Amino acid sequence: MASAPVIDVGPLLLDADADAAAVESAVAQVGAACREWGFFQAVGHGVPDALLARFNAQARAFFSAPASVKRAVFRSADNPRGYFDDELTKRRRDWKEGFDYGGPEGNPVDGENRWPDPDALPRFRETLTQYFDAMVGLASALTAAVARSLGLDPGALAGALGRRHASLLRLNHYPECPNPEGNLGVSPHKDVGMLTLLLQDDVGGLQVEHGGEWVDIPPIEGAYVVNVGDMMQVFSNDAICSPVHRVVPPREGSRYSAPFFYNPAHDTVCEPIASVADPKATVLYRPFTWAEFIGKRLAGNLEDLGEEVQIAHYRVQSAPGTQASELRSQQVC
Ligand SMILES: O=C(O)CCC(=O)C(=O)O
Ligand SMILES: [Fe+2]
Repeated sequence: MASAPVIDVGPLLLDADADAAAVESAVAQVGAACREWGFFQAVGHGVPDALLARFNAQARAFFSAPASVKRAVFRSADNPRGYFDDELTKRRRDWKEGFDYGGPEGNPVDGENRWPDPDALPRFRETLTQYFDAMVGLASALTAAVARSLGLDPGALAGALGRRHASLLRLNHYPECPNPEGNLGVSPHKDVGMLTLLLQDDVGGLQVEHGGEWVDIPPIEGAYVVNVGDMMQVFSNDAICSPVHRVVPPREGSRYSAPFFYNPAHDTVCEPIASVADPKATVLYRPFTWAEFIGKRLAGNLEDLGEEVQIAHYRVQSAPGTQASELRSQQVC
């Protein structure tokens, strides 16, 4: 069965010394993968092996730490960063535990970093902070490539995100699950941000909905799984769709993964970039701020508040002078 493409993103890196043809080819591959799958696997990404090894070791050390160390950084409604084992995805409890952190500046919407006791995990904070910075660099390079594939300036999408982007990094641990048919590590969902860069181990379980079927995103050593999120769909006016994906938990042993969610700044106004929309096409979303959207979404992660906010709620139902049939014909997602 076909699977999401594997792309050498080396020519796209900010410090790459690649010739124009190699850059064009990588941009074209990224664009095609985003349109056809919403997913690809990035090799040649330049994240140093030593940093990856240190990061993976710290993630495992955290989850194997005594429960008291993890509980001391348990997330709360007023500060959603930290440890959790009670995540709801689409109103269903996930078979996993996790730890969320973001950039150094906290904020009232998605909280402040909580770091575990340094006596228990002395290198945790430093290593995770370095890793976060590496992800920001890679995500911005890949976002520039997506922008170019849409015919935009390389900085157009990153510029739309704002300088104080509210990105988030999550450590996931999926424990062995005796009954994977009856449970999901993460229920079917779409990521909400711009781009997700996921590091997964060699166990597998991530699947994308493609052509009406669940297709595995198989582990590839040294590769990042990259997928687009809802904000890419909004900014691109449905030129790129946010893919549905899920995680089947492991039947034997544990699985570890770490998604980096590249998100807009809180005051970013999320709306289609005018020049992406064909001048004759209808702009398909009305503007909203990231703070408004993510604030509502985070509330639903902790308790079941009913139907979650979706970008569909911001879809233009009928623009002045637009026939409903015309609007429908322009929506592809
Ligand atoms: O662990 C994975 O493979 C993916 C997790 C995921 O989709 C998410 O956290 O949004
Ligand atoms: Fe996801």
